[in-house]
Amino acid sequence: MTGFNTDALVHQISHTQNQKPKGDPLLVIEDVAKVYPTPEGNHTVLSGVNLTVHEGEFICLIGHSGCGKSTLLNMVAGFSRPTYGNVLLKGQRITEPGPDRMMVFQNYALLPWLSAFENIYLAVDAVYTDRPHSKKKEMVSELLEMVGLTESADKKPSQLSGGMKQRVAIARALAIRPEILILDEPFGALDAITKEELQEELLKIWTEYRVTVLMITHDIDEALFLADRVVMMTNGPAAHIGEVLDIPFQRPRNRARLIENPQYYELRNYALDFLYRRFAHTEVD
Ligand SMILES: Nc1ncnc2c1ncn2[C@@H]1O[C@H](COP(=O)(O)OP(=O)(O)OP(=O)(O)O)[C@@H](O)[C@H]1O
Repeated sequence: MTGFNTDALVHQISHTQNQKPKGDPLLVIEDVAKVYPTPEGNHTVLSGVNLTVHEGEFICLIGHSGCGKSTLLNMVAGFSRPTYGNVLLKGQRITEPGPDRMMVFQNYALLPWLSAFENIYLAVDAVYTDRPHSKKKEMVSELLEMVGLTESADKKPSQLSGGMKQRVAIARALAIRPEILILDEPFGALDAITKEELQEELLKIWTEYRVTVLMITHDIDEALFLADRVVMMTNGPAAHIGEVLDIPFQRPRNRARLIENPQYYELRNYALDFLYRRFAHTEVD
């Protein structure tokens, strides 16, 4: 993008960064680097990544394909460990996956031979081992209702649309009552209308559950609609956090009102400028 004047917005961003954070620090990513050994030598994907996430925050992570967004969130999930630095949850180093962090992927990852109800029941059953069967069934029914799938409880994933499958995946992740919900481009495969519906439902769920959300997206409008802060990553190799945008819009957010707000376009242009001019992707994928 050319000719975009960022001065006014930079002032506004530094101003909004002075706003008080929402809750206590929950997750601290401290000078993290991730290096993969490859046949050609060491490949440094991430280097010097620092971020503190507060309880109840909604964080969206954007950056070009291959910069290391999933690598970073996989370390928060505990699927892999940093080569250098620390990822701390309430001051404790994350070394493995745990029920306090649940991940939802773009491709749903549901068990195809189980119904929507059974997919969620499996998660509830694994965590609430001491609860009676009737109580666990009640919990599953409540989750299905929360994601608007009561009528489809007995359907198998093959009988569900993409949006419905993602609703089941989100309900299953929340069944475990995680402190952090990690979403890796959850709506990337959905059509625009379904995507907007699910974004709104996700915000309702986030408000109701007060769960902390870390979400990867390639969609700047999605990030601006959902997030408290948008974390923008530089390109790899050795990618790091380039800038963090504080999103000042009041909640509950109304999409129609948001897009009438000139500040929305300032932030949108700022993020586009970051991605497509300052950190334009030059690699051919
Ligand atoms: N196990 C691994 N061994 C070697 N390199 C890896 C491994 N896993 C990921 N990478 C490399 O790390 C880099 C970052 O990958 P990652 O999937 O984290 O990026 P991303 O930003 O999430 O991309 P996308 O938006 O396309 O999902 C890529 O160059 C990828 O090839």
